Amino acid sequence: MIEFQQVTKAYHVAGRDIPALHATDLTIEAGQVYGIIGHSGAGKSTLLRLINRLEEPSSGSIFVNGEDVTSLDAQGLRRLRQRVGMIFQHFNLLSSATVADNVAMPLRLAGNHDRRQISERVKALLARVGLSEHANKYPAQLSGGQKQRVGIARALATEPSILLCDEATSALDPHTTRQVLQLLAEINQELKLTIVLITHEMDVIRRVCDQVAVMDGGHIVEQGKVTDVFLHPQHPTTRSFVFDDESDEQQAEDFAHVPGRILRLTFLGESTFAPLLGQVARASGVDYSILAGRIDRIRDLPCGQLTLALIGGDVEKAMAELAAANVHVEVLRP
Ligand SMILES: Nc1ncnc2c1ncn2[C@@H]1O[C@H](COP(=O)(O)OP(=O)(O)OP(=O)(O)O)[C@@H](O)[C@H]1O
Repeated sequence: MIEFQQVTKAYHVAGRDIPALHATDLTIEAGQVYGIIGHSGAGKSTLLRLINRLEEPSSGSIFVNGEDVTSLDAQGLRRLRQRVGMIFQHFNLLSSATVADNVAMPLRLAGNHDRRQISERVKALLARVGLSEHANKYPAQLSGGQKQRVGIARALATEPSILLCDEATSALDPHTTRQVLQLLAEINQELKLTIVLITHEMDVIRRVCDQVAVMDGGHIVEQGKVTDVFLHPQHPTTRSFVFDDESDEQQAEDFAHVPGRILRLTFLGESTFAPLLGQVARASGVDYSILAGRIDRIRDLPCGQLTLALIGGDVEKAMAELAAANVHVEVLRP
């Protein structure tokens, strides 16, 4: 478990304090995949790097598995970094070392394994990330996705309980991004590893995270289960991520000429694929036109959102029937 209590961080630049994180409380339960999303400069990297003390907090306390890490000495810090692995946007591999040597590095530094143990562990890690055949290559001979797999194997070498991912897929194409996210999701399940990732893409959050915090201007402005935050975003920053920057005002303008009551329906799980609309329209006598829609998956859970205009018939009855079928109904225009 990771816990922030009133943590702040300001950087000192040219005699001035630049606040990067305002007083923040945060709890990340063990075994979760926890996503932190925000625009550039929101404070995501700062928050992430405070967990393994790559940054020093200006005030407040940070607990990792019950231990206050703000007061660790050099030896304590080394032990912390063995328990908290990290992967990076640009992989940060040693270009002069082979794939196997990159993965072995943290074990050699830890100093408590003999050569045979290191070689066996490296072999197992490379097999897990699908790189057994590339053990003797150098990073320059690998694709971006393969480099990140080496980064993941290296981060897992000391059997950490927490993995920090600093924009780990931002340098990868969409297909490779999905593969790396899939690997992270598998590792989370297999090793019961806590994963904290930062990103500026809602898609990354949707694919792998259980919980999400949205950051803006050094504050966490919204947090919760991904299903709740993704389907019912409250803060304008969150809404800009979920609705691809289309503002509520813009939507209202687009639909100004459409007659009827405008609703947004949210379907989760089974109801996503049920033939509900036709049934409800027949039972209540309403006509409907579809103004916008999307179907997604949040981790493995199907979900959908539809914006409809309802015209004529018994609109109240239609809304009641939808709600009775576990569809979340939001009135965008009465
Ligand atoms: N080493 C530093 N020295 C001075 N200011 C910094 C330093 N690192 C970050 N900052 C400032 O702190 C604020 C938060 O930066 P941070 O890198 O944590 O944001 P971010 O959300 O991770 O952004 P990005 O997505 O661009 O990496 C920004 O105003 C940034 O300019």
